[in-house]
Amino acid sequence: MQKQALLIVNPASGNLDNKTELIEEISKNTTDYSITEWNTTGEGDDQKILQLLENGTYDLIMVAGGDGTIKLVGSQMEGINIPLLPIPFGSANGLCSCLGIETWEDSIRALYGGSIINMDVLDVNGDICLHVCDFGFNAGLIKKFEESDERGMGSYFKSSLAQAFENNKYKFNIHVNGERKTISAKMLVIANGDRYGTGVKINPNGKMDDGKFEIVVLNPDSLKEWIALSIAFMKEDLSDLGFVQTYTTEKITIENLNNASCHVDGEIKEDKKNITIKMNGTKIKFHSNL
Ligand SMILES: Nc1ncnc2c1ncn2[C@@H]1O[C@H](COP(=O)(O)OP(=O)(O)OP(=O)(O)O)[C@@H](O)[C@H]1O
Repeated sequence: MQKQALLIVNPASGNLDNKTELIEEISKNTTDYSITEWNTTGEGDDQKILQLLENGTYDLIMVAGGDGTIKLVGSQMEGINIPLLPIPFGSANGLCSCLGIETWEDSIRALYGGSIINMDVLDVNGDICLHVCDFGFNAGLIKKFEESDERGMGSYFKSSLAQAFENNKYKFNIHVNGERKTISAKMLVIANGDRYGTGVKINPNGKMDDGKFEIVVLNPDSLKEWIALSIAFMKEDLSDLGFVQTYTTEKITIENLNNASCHVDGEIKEDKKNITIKMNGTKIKFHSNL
């Protein structure tokens, strides 16, 4: 009997202008599945997806979109033991990158030749986080980019220059692994995955299914330290840098003393003054090429 797949597509994600053709290609390459396609609308999609999942009997959930769409579907899959196949159709595809999926062809490879991982789900003050959340430099950059009217890589570059010149340092009280500390950092990263969508490996030893996550505290000060950081990113090894500390844990509480910008999986969150991040106790099955 033919297997059943639900294909959830975000028609608004990313800037691919040949999505229809790509979806046809994906269907041609998954003929052992009967595919039901459903497009997100941008409004009330969480409830609609929950209904689709409850009313159908699927062997596979395919999600074609960016990190936001994959997270939206993931958030409705608690207790649902069906594997999710992400297809990178977004402008930010960090979660897919962490799974070794850069193109739709990689998704097909993950489905037929890859493995299934039980991905950890993090709880950030009641929201779920699958990939990464951070405070400071990178979140400030995302905020600037969102606030500017322009789009595209040129605007992203402009936002990053503006953010680099600000060079702000933020103070945090953290409570992790039984220790309480006050730290200063340009950026504090909570990472389940090992890299950003740009490919930068912020957490080289991170594993998405180990029941733990990392906190990476980055505080480069001088130009020399920023250069050393860039080189360490290229070498995918941050271990020798005195201005980078990494903690592995299942729970952290953070007091964001200077109100540093914060994003969770690419979505800016306001008013994140006191934050508790912990494993939420559930897992989501993901096809991957790891
Ligand atoms: N049909 C739709 N029309 C407009 N927006 C939509 C639609 N469906 C979903 N969205 C919006 O798409 C966003 C999620 O996009 P996603 O992160 O998957 O892709 P993206 O290209 O990486 O997006 P972005 O660059 O905005 O982060 C959500 O804000 C959601 O509300």
